[in-house]
Amino acid sequence: MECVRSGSGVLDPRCSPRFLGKKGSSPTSCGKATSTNLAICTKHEQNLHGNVKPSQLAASGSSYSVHRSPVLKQRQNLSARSTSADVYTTFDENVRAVSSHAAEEKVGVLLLNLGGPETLDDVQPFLFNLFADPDIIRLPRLFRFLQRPLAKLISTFRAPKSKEGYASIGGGSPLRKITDEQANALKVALKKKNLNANIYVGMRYWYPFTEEAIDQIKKDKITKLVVLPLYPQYSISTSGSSIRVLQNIVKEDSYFAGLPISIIESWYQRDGYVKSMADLIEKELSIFSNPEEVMIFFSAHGVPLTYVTDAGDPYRDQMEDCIALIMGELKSRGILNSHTLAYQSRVGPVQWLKPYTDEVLVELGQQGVKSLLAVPVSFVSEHIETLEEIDMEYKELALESGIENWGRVPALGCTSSFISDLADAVVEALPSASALVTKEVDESDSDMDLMHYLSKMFFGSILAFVLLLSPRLISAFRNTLL
Ligand SMILES: C=CC1=C(C)c2cc3[nH]c(cc4nc(cc5[nH]c(cc1n2)c(C)c5CCC(=O)O)C(CCC(=O)O)=C4C)c(C)c3C=C
Ligand SMILES: [Fe+2]
Repeated sequence: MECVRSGSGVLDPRCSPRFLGKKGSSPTSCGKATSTNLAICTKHEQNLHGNVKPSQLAASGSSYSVHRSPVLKQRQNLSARSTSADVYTTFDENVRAVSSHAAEEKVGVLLLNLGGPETLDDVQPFLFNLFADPDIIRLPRLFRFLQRPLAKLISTFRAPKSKEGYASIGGGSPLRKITDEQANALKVALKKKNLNANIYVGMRYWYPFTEEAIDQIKKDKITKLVVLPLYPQYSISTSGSSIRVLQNIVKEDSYFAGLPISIIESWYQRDGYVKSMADLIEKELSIFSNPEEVMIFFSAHGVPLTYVTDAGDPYRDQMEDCIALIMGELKSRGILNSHTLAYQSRVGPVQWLKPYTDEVLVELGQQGVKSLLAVPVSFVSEHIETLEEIDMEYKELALESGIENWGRVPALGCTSSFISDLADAVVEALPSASALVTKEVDESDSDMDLMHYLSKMFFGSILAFVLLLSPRLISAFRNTLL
């Protein structure tokens, strides 16, 4: 029997750690992932007030880029896990890479995703983890010490609103379940393509955390790893953040430093993805009584504008490119509907990518658009922002604004053409797997850079000043002397 074990989605009860008589990572277990730098603990201790103390999940390491500081990730998790399976990432112990690869090769595929609260009690600690990420709230280096207190503050203030949202979709995020299903489907699709691989799920802000998946990859002695973020387009705030976690670990751990890794940073441009999206759109359009009159309304998750304008996030460009590809595919099928792109889910007072979904919906209603098909395009699973924000809030707003016929394209989920294309992407990425080369620039190096820069500025200005004035000084000197 081959088992695919995962956090919440054990396919066959016989595969559960308990049934197998294996010791899982219990809620009080603490596995050391590396000798020095990564410790994964899932320990929950009751404090005097009956609350559960935050779990300690600390990963330290120097940053690979001058613009990033080392992050001591201390995740807040106030909810106790009840089963040992909960802390497992999706993996398969007994699979060995075969096909064209060397017999002893063990291929791993690490799926990176955001993660979501599974219960309402998880919401605040999940939000804390999210806002404590320096790729989500980007503070200047000097103010980084405020990251965690700020995360605590924002998560506490936002939790009631978020909880309402999660309550309205059944009390938690479906993300873990869907990601596990995608992992299982990918495993099957890879097998069909003659590649046996262990599939791991690593979430950025909730179980199973990326660090846990990485711990398991090491235990399984994987010899080649393909990293596949489940975001079609790259953003600093999503794939970038997860890859940073990975990179921080890689350069501190000799096993990972030597492990051939291939990272698929974005894949929205792949034919399989574009065609699968077009299939879904075509199918939903056909449900309308007058399909050709329907406006295709792409709604992408936003990011703060400065990510694109100041930090060079390619997200907006990739999103626009992605929409053009999907529309091109539809055109080639004779589907010539009008379309628009807007950005949803903004948080906080700063400017986000525009136009905003809610504002565009109102404008379209005012302009007399009567039929609209919403297409969530930045994510491949159903989640709170499709199930609550689009299906409830935006639908209501659209209908109030004069739009009469509303439809929504489902997320790709386990659509077979899509999963098969992801499997192709993995197979294609394997040959380019190589040890990740990271530039060793740690905090002290960066501080040195800053000191270096300041001293250069200081002495440079003095020198410039002296040089600028020197002819005059000399002549003034001369004049006084003469
Ligand atoms: C490509 C997708 C996403 C981008 C880009 C992104 C950026 C981003 N998100 C926040 C803040 C929040 N995101 C939240 C949930 C959430 N975000 C994404 C995807 C992207 N985020 C998903 C799929 C989810 C849902 C997960 C789920 O549980 O179903 C939340 C929590 C929900 C809420 O309170 O609204 C917040 C907060 C920021 C600040 C940001 C860019 C900087
Ligand atoms: Fe988000």
